[in-house]
Amino acid sequence: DPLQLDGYESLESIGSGSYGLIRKVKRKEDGKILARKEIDYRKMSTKEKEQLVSEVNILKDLKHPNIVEFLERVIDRENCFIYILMEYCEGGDLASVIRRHKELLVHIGEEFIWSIMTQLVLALHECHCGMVINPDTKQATPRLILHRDLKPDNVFLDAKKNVKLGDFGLSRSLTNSQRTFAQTYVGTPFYMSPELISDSLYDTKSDIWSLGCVVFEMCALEPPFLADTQEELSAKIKLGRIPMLPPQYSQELNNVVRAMIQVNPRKRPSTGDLLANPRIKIISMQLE
Ligand SMILES: CNC(=O)c1c(C)[nH]c(/C=C2\C(=O)Nc3ccc(Cl)cc32)c1C
Repeated sequence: DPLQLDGYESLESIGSGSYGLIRKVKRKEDGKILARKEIDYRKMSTKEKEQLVSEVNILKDLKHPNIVEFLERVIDRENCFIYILMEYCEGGDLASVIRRHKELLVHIGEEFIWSIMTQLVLALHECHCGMVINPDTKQATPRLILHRDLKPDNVFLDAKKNVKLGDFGLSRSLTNSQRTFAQTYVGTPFYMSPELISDSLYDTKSDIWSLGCVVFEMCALEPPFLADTQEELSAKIKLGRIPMLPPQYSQELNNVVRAMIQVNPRKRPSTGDLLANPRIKIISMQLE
């Protein structure tokens, strides 16, 4: 009901997510700054509304330091708006960080890249391998959430440069029947995995492919696969050939990017495999 909205002072718009506008707001009672996703669902189909409900439910259950925190949702039935209140990420989105470095012709430091990769692996590990414990029965069930739209625009930084995976607009938590694979035909062209393009099935390894593309782009300041047409892009992605990273990056970083951007999903490391990588382990301990 709109009353709950009165508790917040609207500030400037800070971006647009998969469904609508994102606005900076200030909570009146304590002055806390938050981000509010404002979605006009008037024109949404039933399927889109169901997907929106599933996104909110996924986000509500996901509590992790590297996933944007969901605080509450307010439905304004009168004006067909849904407001999702989430933590404010002062550092903005990773796409802007990459764009700024590219404009200034300055590369992103290797340590920062390992730190961002580590935090994204931890966030994906929670999605892929995390468990939901039923508070009553103490029953643990695997989340098996696929993000399905991992890209620099959906990665955010807070004031302490902690990475927050956001915008689960296209995620799908897998029910038992879909346990192994999820049928899906969505995704951002640049980061689409080969299996997605050949209309086959999406699974956790497709998120790993996208993560590889994000890490590649942080190093090269452009995506690994670029083309003028979707057909050309699809052909390049199915080949999976990527250039070496710029010379200032280590062989280890080249190796981990190449491992994630393998055409064969089975050859790509899982989040568990990646967390076993010594370079990732050390930095993740600093995070604790
Ligand atoms: C130019 N925009 C920004 O710098 C910016 C800032 C300061 N924050 C954001 C975005 C979010 C933000 O601050 N909190 C969020 C929670 C969920 C999602 Cl999907 C996005 C955000 C953005 C895009």
